Amino acid sequence: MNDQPLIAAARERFAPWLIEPMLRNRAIYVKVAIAATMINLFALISSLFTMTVYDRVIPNDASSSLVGLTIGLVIVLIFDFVLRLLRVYFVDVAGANIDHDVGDTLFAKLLALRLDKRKGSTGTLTGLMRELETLRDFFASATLSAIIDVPFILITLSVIAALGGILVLPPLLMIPVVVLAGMLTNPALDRLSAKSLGDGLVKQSVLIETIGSLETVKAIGAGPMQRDRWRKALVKHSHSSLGQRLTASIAVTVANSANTIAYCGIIILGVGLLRDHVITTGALLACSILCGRAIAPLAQIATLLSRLSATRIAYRQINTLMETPDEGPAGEGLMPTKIDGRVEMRNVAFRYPGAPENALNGINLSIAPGERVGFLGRVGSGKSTIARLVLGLYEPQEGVVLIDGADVRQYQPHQIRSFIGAAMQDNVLMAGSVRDNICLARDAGDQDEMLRAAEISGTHRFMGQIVNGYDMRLADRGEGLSGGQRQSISIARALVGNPQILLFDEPSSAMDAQTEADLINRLQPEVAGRTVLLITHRTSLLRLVDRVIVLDQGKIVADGPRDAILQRLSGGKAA
Ligand SMILES: Nc1ncnc2c1ncn2[C@@H]1O[C@H](COP(=O)(O)OP(=O)(O)OP(=O)(O)O)[C@@H](O)[C@H]1O
Repeated sequence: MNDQPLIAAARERFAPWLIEPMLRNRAIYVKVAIAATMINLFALISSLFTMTVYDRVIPNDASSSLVGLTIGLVIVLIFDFVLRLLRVYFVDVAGANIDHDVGDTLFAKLLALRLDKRKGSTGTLTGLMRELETLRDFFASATLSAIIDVPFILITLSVIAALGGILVLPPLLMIPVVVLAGMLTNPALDRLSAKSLGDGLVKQSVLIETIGSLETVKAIGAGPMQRDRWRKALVKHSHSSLGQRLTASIAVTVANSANTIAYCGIIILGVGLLRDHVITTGALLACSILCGRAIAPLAQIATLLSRLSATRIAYRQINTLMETPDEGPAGEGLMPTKIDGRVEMRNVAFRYPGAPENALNGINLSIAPGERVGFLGRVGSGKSTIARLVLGLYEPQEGVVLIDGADVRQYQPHQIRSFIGAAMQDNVLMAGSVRDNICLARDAGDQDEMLRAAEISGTHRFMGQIVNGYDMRLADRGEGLSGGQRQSISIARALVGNPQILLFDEPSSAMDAQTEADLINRLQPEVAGRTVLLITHRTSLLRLVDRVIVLDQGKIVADGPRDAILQRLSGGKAA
């Protein structure tokens, strides 16, 4: 997998994975809109209060009116305070709901992703998942409610015009300046947001790769190389995000300056009008307060636009992932409750995405239910690829892979895989207890079944003797166990629940000769009657099979009874 960030699709429409959670929260957004409207009305009221105090109360020394007005204003201010709190609360709740729903859908998508359509490295995909936070921050930001404030700009300007006449001119003239600044910087902001996100994903990629293989990085002395990659990624990302932040700040700064200029303009014009007795002191004060209210939403909108830009880029990236095809059939698919275990390949040719050559070519094979077949062949001859195709992890470009006579693509992937016990070459264990790792989510994962599988695989020999053995917590990827122990647990995982097909890829490569011989003895009665595909370089393991298929450069070069094939091989004719 390369380090390229996912290529942004240029589509702009809202996809169901986002619009549906938003619609589910529409009641909350209505409450936010009501709260924002009330807050705007209260702002008008408090400026009119100031005018009344200056024009009526102070000249007439009417302290009783002042008390009444003050009580009224305190009530308004309390409401305003509560409504502001509620607005933040509602927006946060909606943001958290959307974050939860979208996060859940996105993870399900990740699990259903067709491996051959997957773009980007592990780090890139991890970074992409983190972009959910950008979406959440947008939907959970109080700035979002600034949209409600925009219509109030007109109302506020009308009130200024009514109170101060030409005093409306300074804010009115400043509004196009702020809008223009936003419009001019937005395309650059879009570009810089995309660049910053791409650079961030590359940085994430280096980080994840290094953390995931810290032991190897140290052991092989790859530290300086990784550090160099990290530094370059760091410089690129900090450079692009600095550009993004600076560009975003232009529109916000213009809005703030416009606010100050409009305020000064009102005061300068207002002093002249005051002198000519065209307006009252109270009206001038009210207009100067309202001027801030007219321009402030624009500053917020400028901030919102900069967030919107980053959100749009994150949305497009996530949407590209969401539009990647899922594995499995388009409809309901086949969900058998049991299978016989017949495995066939007809004229199968397969090439990994981006690979220069086919990994498999013209593969024809038929494995009867209960037949046990060993796969031999040189490194890179295509053995593991056969296992991946049987599991339906990849689809062949030509030909068909069948289980019980039906194309693997017709089955629901999780259903068909529940009949296949697979111990793959890189036997990755999950963080969690040994018990969790053996049973996973299989229905048959009860205690007796787990112990039976652990006994056969040899896991019980080392776990049975440790206090808390099966409840021992493993770190990420099963760290804390030896390679052979991890292999043993992954064999137990494959055996649990008695799946009809067993698929072992180098199951004993990390085991010593004695442990392997014991394993073979215990596996022999276990595999009887089940379809077994056993990939190995070790001839000792072939005791478990009756038939051997030899692969070379993606083609079958020998297929027949075990002993006959082994005899041919020892004569040096193949592999
Ligand atoms: N994820 C992948 N992407 C691209 N090419 C791959 C991928 N996995 C394997 N290949 C290529 O496909 C070919 C067959 O690989 P495969 O893993 O099936 O070999 P193998 O016979 O199992 O080898 P080994 O004995 O080393 O496990 C190889 O040339 C390999 O380079």
